[in-house]
Amino acid sequence: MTFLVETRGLSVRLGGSMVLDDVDFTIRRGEIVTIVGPNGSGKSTLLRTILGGVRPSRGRIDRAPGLRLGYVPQRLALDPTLPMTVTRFLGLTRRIPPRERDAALTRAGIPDLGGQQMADLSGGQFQRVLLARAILENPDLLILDEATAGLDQPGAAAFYRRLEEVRSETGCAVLMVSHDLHVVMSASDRVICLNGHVCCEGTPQVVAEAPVYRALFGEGTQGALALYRHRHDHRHDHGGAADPDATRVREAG
Ligand SMILES: Nc1ncnc2c1ncn2[C@@H]1O[C@H](COP(=O)(O)OP(=O)(O)OP(=O)(O)O)[C@@H](O)[C@H]1O
Repeated sequence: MTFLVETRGLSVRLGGSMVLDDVDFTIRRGEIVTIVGPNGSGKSTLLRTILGGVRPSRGRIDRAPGLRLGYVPQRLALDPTLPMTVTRFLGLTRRIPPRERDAALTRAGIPDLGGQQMADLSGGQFQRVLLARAILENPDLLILDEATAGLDQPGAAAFYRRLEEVRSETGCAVLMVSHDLHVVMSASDRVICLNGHVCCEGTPQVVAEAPVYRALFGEGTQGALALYRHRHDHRHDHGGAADPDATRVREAG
């Protein structure tokens, strides 16, 4: 099976309105895919459906057998008066062998933070801890819902670079929702522009130039794309990061 998750004709009705309508979506092993779209366009709903928390009203969703998912939420509310180290936080749901924990912290780019209090972490460090927690699941697919909200641009760019390194080191695929269009798009193998349905998809550059994308987001991200351009000068032998269809643009309006 080449895909990790595939939806066909996926529709989701919530509170009486059709939030997702006839969505065909595929993510393959080792790909970095970013979903962009205006507020309320169904991005989180698509992630929640893939995670299994929302039932499709119509259509189908297939997952590769034994698929392991890691999830990084946008934020997590912790009682700041509760003393809790990073190490303890990571071990809340199950006992983690110290070597595994240290490896996950290193992968997340925070090798020395195990003894730190959760309440004392910066926003960027906190998101790295959530990333470490997701990495501990040994995911085939890492799912992130606006994981860099609240980080400044260099912080967000550093977070995305780390994600690419995690992908290179482990071969996991990455699916994320983001509003940091200018920073994140170039870090992606493929971008999907969602507005209840898939408006267009393709490589970051192709989507940035697609008329439907421009109609939704305007022209303003063009120059900023250069801020963080993903240069691919190596092969990923662990999976199919390179998608031969990546330059295809589908425009459904
Ligand atoms: N449980 C629910 N019941 C009813 N309506 C819902 C529910 N969850 C989401 N919605 C509605 O579905 C639509 C899509 O929401 P969703 O959170 O998926 O959008 P989004 O693209 O992630 O938005 P944002 O960019 O603002 O985070 C919105 O109109 C929202 O109000």
